[in-house]
Amino acid sequence: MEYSPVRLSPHAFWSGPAKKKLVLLSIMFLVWVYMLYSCVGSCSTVPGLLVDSSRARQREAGGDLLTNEPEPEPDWDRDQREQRAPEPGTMSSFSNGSGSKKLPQAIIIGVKKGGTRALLEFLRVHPDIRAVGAEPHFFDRNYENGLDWYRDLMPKTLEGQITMEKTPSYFVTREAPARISAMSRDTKLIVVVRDPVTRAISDYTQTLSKKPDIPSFESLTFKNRTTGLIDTSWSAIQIGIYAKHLDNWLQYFPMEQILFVSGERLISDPAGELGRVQDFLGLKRIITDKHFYFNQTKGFPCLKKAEGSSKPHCLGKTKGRTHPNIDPEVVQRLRDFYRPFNMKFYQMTGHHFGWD
Ligand SMILES: Nc1ncnc2c1ncn2[C@@H]1O[C@H](COP(=O)(O)OS(=O)(=O)O)[C@@H](OP(=O)(O)O)[C@H]1O
Repeated sequence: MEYSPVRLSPHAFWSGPAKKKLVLLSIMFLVWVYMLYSCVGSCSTVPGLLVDSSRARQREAGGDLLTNEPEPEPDWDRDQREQRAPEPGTMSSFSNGSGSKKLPQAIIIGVKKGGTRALLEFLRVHPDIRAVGAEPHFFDRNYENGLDWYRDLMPKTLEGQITMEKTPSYFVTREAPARISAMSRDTKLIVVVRDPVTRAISDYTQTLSKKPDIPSFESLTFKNRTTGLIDTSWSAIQIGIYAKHLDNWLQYFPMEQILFVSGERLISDPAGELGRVQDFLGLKRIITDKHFYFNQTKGFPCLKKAEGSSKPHCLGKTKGRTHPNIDPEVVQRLRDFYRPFNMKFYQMTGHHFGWD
């Protein structure tokens, strides 16, 4: 007679090999359900989703955090990268499911067009640094939202990790030093400075890219071209008077709490400048020259592996724009204008930046 399970009595069924199979299947099903459940739980901590939710918050908060003011710098490369699940081996720098949001202990406060984005992107490679990508503009434009709002923008950090943000307009905001000091007198401040003449041209180039009809750099530079009087009320000129702005910060912070990074050296020797920054932040020198390569097409140093990725990463196309040619006489006039302020700045910081 042929073997047929149908013919087996219920007792024979529950005590035979079929029982073993059923138990095994049930266990497998339970394991599968458990794995599915854990995946749903952990997926909510994938940074891409966090970025999206913080973006939603930013939109609710008025929208200007979406743009990377002063430059609406979308940094699309990063956005796309962060919306993907982290690649294997990169979880540690991304594992922000645990920990808590803290107010920043260190802030890149300036200067606009100094190289602040490059510095922040490079610093984010460090496992002990967690930074918010967009510029919060808390101490200039969003102060009335309060510290809880500001803290909520920050990524979660674990014990020993440093929370950071960058908003280059703080350096020239009169109220910023008092406000940051009121948050914490221990906040470490970082200023990326760049030759004020090149910085002014870079600033102008950015505006020109958005408003192609603006007057020429030369005509905006002077109050009166014939007398050669410089228009110091033009923000592109005003921002570069570093000594004046620094005076304001020194009313609230000792010099030892402010680190000046050379925007020029950040390009020619990124690892060297990053070494100084890591020392200043009290961190192990983890970011070294092994992290960088010079990208010939971009004309700038780029990361061999950006945070959360195993792929090389250069900054977006709003960084490293081609500047228009400026009348050399005007450039010279600006050099003469800035010289005394630069000298004062070198004296104050004890650092010769070599802009003359
Ligand atoms: N590695 C790397 N890649 C690309 N660009 C780099 C880099 N390091 C420094 N820079 C210089 O950064 C300048 C932009 O400065 P910021 O990021 O501070 O600009 S902003 O204030 O946030 O708009 C930008 O100015 P422009 O060259 O005038 O575009 C760059 O010269």
